[in-house]
Parts: sequence; structure tokens; C-alpha cells
Amino acid sequence: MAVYTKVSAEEIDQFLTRFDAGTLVSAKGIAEGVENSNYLLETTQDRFILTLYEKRVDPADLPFFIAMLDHLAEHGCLVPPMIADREGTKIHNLCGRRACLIKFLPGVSVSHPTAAQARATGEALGEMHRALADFGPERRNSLDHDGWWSLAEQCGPAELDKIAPGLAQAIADELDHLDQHWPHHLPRSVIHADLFPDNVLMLGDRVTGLIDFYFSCTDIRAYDLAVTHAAWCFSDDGTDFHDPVSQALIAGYASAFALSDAEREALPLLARGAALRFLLTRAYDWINTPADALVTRKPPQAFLQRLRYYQNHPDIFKP
Ligand SMILES: Nc1ncnc2c1ncn2[C@@H]1O[C@H](COP(=O)(O)OP(=O)(O)O)[C@@H](O)[C@H]1O
Ligand SMILES: N[C@@H](CCOP(=O)(O)O)C(=O)O
Repeated sequence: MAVYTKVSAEEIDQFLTRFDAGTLVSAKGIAEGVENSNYLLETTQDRFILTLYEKRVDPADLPFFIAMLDHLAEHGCLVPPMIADREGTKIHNLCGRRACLIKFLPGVSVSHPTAAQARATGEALGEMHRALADFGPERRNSLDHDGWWSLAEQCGPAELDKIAPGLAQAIADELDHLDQHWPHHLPRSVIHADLFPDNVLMLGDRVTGLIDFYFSCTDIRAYDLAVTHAAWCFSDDGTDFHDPVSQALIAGYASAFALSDAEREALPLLARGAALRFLLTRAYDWINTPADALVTRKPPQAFLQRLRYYQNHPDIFKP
């Protein structure tokens, strides 16, 4: 459920008068998503997404996201830019929230990715990285390898062990390992940092849109591929690894953007970091979100399973 702020049809109608976007025909709250309130609007001209930013997106970061999406769209990437009103303004206030009118992209998110879909996604990620090579603005990753220690502390050992016995120690050991071996020397860039299947729109085997850039930040570029790998190459619960999907994702990426030997060699470690990052944020949300809240909590164990798999199978990234 992701409509935290209710906006009436009259308020949306009034909001649309600022744009050359037609008049409202229908407005429906979108159930998917967890961070923001999203509406699908149909007007006499087109379809749009109306997003109201809830507390997880800092309004100060919106200009960065807008600049990044404009840059990607100008470079031919299938991303949804924010639409300017007649005065050129893209960030608005609506019902006490910052709000943007966003280009609608067709497509659906896949739940069980095939190798062909993973290949297309890898390629789209590589093309995005190519387009971002000359993008100047930067944004710090608050969920980077330094931030993981603090997340683990905020969760607390007793609560972590309730999720899985011995989890607090397993996380501390992994953090120590990553501290010693993290490949700080690898090339950095602005990255998506959350390219899960629900953030890729597809029609058949074709990518029609990359969405949800609100974790985008500056970090090790190959870490983005590792995040995408952790998200795409396992069953939902993390118990089954899908090798053909993994091979296809990496081949698709490498076909669009060169993966250096150093980056390829670092993938096992970067993937461990990616699995730990989502294990920690899911554990934090699991501990701090009431079980009856509107948001469905995502199970942390699914990323503990992935972490264990990456720890035990460092060879899966070998060509
Ligand atoms: N530009 C877009 N075009 C089409 N659908 C979109 C677009 N942006 C978001 N959506 C739909 O809204 C849902 C939630 O969007 P998302 O950005 O993932 O939300 P959140 O930031 O709250 O997680 C997506 O799963 C998708 O169905
Ligand atoms: N992808 C993350 C959660 C972030 O949710 P999103 O809907 O904004 O992608 C996870 O699965 O833990």
C-alpha cells in the first residue's frame, strides 16, 4: 500500500491547471511502492504519475534526482523525467508534501525474471552507467559501507537475534570482513542503487522503463551491478540461485559498458556488500515497523540467504 497522503480529485484538477497537460479524466492511487504516495492520472492529453514525497525522501535531494533523470532522458535512457509547469517549475507543494508530475512509462515489473529479461536489464543498467559517465552532480550514499555499521547498531543485537539466532554476530563478522577487503579503489559514479525487478518496467523481454531513483547516489559503479545481481538472480526467499539469470545479467551489462578485470574480480565482495545492505535495511524496517502498519515489511531472511550464498560461492561471477 503506498498512498499515505490522500489527494482529492478537485485538488488534482486544480494542480493540473499549472501545466499544459490536459484536464483530469481519472486518478487512481497506486498500491505498489513503499516510499512515497503515487497516483496514476489520466487526462484529456496523456497519462502521468503524480508523486507526493513522504518522509523518506529529503526535499533537498529532489533537484539532484531531477537533474539525473533529465540527463539520462537526454542521453536516450528510458527513465521518467519530472514535468515542468508553464513557469518551468518541477517541484510543487500539494497537501503539505513536495509533489512532482512525472512522465508515465508503459510496462510491468516481472516477478520471476527470465534470463532474457535479466540480459535486457543488465544492458539497460550498462547504458545508464555510460550515460552517467559525464554527469557532474554528486550525492552521498548514506547507506554505504560506512553507514552499515551504524544501521547494525541501531537494530541492536537482541532484536537482530530475534530475526535469526546468531544474526548479530554474523553481521559483525561480515562487516569486519568487508572493512578489510572493500575495493575503495574501483571507479565511482552516480548509480541507481536499488534496481530491483519492481523498479524495471518491461514488455515481454524488452525494458520499457527504469524507475524509482530515490536511492541514487555516488558510489562504486560495479556495486550497482552487484545490487542488481542480488535482487534479480535468486528466488524471492533467497534459497535458490538462478545461474542462467546471473550469467545473462552480467553479459547484458558487459555488452553495454565495459567491466574491467578489477571490477569483475571484486564482484563476489561487492555482492556480499549488496546482500548485507538490504539485509540491514530490511532488518531495521522489520524491527521498527509495527506488524499492522500500512506498509508490508519485506523479510530480511531473504537477504541473509543471499549473503550466505555469496560467502560460500565466490566463483559464480567467473565467466
Ligand atoms: N513513471 C512511471 N510510469 C509508470 N508507472 C510508474 C512510474 N513511476 C511509478 N510507477 C508505478 O508506481 C509504483 C510505485 O513507484 P515507486 O517509484 O517504486 O514507488 P516508491 O518510491 O514508493 O517505492 C511502481 O511499481 C509502478 O507500478
Ligand atoms: N528494494 C528494497 C526496498 C526499497 O523499496 P522500493 O519499492 O523503493 O524499491 C528491498 O527490497 O529491500
